[in-house]
Amino acid sequence: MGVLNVTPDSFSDGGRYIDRRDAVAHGVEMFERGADMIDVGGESTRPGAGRVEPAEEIARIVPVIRALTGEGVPVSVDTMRASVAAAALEAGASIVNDVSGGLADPGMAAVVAAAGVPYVLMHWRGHSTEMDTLATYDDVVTDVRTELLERVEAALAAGVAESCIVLDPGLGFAKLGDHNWELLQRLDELVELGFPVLVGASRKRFLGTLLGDRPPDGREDATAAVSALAAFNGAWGVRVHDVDRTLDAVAVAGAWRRGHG
Ligand SMILES: Nc1nc2ncc(COP(=O)(O)O)nc2c(=O)[nH]1
Repeated sequence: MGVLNVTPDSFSDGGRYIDRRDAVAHGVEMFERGADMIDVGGESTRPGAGRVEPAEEIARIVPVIRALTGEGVPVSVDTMRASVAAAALEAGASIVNDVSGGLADPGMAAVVAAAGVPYVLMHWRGHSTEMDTLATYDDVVTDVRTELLERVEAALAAGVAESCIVLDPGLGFAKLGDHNWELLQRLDELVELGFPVLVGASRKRFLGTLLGDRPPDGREDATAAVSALAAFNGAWGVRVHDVDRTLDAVAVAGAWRRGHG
């Protein structure tokens, strides 16, 4: 899953693709280089970020989604809002990636159910402005697993097909440093639930901390290492900014797992 943030303020690539032409060109390039889909988001979720008005979020992403799908590029829409997801689906998006797991907008699951598309439920506990205060767990892996299953039940109750559900531990969202490593160490406890698992570690702060406060653009090799290990441990997908490195890393993991090239 190639990341395409059409925002001025995302933590590692804010502003780089706010221009529609640049955004579409980057999305096409990632797809042509091997990304299976492009995740288009119009609202930054970095810690401390304020909300974007729905109309602005729609204005940012719908033209880009329409252009990408017009070029045959599969698109997931990264949004917490039902109205934005509906507009994105109408423009051709084929997956809804909801970082709030359906908590931010009670109307989201019904939109996804009606469209019959895959629904990524990420573990989340609150908006960016309050996230770090929410990072308290008895056992982060058990608690994330329990809370994700609650979101699964809510989605199923709203008519989302079980076969459409993808889970995501929400690395960096209401998680402090080692919470992220515990979730990766015990990824099998999510994978064993039987749903596809998406891992989004790309360029995130916990990688920088591990590497002695390395800045975001210096975290690509660490991101690729996470991609390889996530693939090796059964992840369905990884959400990354640098598609090339991750494709190589995942190819290595696959060959290692298979025992041949
Ligand atoms: N499913 C999913 N979606 C996400 N969207 C945004 C970000 C924040 O990272 P970005 O600012 O680099 O997009 N992380 C995730 C994630 O980990 N999982």
